[in-house]
Amino acid sequence: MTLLEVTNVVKHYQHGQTLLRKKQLATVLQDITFSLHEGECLGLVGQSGSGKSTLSRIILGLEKPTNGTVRFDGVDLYHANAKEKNSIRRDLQAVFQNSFHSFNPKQTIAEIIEEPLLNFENYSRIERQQKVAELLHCVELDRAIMTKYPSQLSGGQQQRVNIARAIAVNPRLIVLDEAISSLDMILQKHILELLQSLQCQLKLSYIFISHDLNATRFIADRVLVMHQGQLVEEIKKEASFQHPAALELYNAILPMHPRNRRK
Ligand SMILES: Nc1ncnc2c1ncn2[C@@H]1O[C@H](COP(=O)(O)OP(=O)(O)OP(=O)(O)O)[C@@H](O)[C@H]1O
Repeated sequence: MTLLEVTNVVKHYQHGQTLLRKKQLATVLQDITFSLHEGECLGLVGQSGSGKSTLSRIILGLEKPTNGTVRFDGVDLYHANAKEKNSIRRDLQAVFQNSFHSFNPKQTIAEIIEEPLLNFENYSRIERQQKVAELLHCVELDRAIMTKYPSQLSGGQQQRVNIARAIAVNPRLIVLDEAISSLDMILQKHILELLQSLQCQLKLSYIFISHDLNATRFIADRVLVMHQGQLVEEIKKEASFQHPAALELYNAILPMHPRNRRK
């Protein structure tokens, strides 16, 4: 079943208007069309500035496209009524790169994770505490961190808290925008494995946005390549890339052994 349908999305930004010069239009996304099936992990890769984050904001309903439509479960995101918007807000969650900045530093970890529960569920205080403990267990964190503040956690722990908050209300789709980019290689692998196992357990769909081709191919069923605001290639898990922009990303991966890097 198709969960997300992005059709002919275009995004222009205006810039450079001065007293003497008319405003200029910069086209950041050109005619983007793709769909995502329920339960699928779709990778979106591209060099810096190719338009990945702009597309992610449009998919999340945070920024209106200049043209085109985004449908979530058949509902047009930008023409939804209040009831539909509320349901989409619950079903569509996001995890961004810098977890620390997405937290209120004055809230404890328990308060951060229970926020969506307060917004969308009718739980008692005890039920919320139980659910927070359950969510921490899901993301392999000790319940003792409930009373801590974000600044007292490592980057990897913060990103697990972010994931716990994102899955709290049983969403259907999580947009992971550079969600592992700020972590070291070992933590990246742990978080990717955690995301894979949560995807299976909770029947989640993901859009995994990254400039890291290796990590994206590890987790995604299908990878879309963006270049200068356009989708230039789509490949299945084991297939090889053809487009020069994709090959450039591929060739930028450093070989594991330093001797091979010199070749
Ligand atoms: N609000 C804005 N106003 C004007 N231009 C913008 C705005 N947001 C993004 N852009 C431009 O759109 C282009 C794409 O930016 P975007 O952040 O979507 O790329 P990206 O692929 O996510 O890059 P990165 O991997 O570096 O985050 C860039 O040229 C950027 O300068």
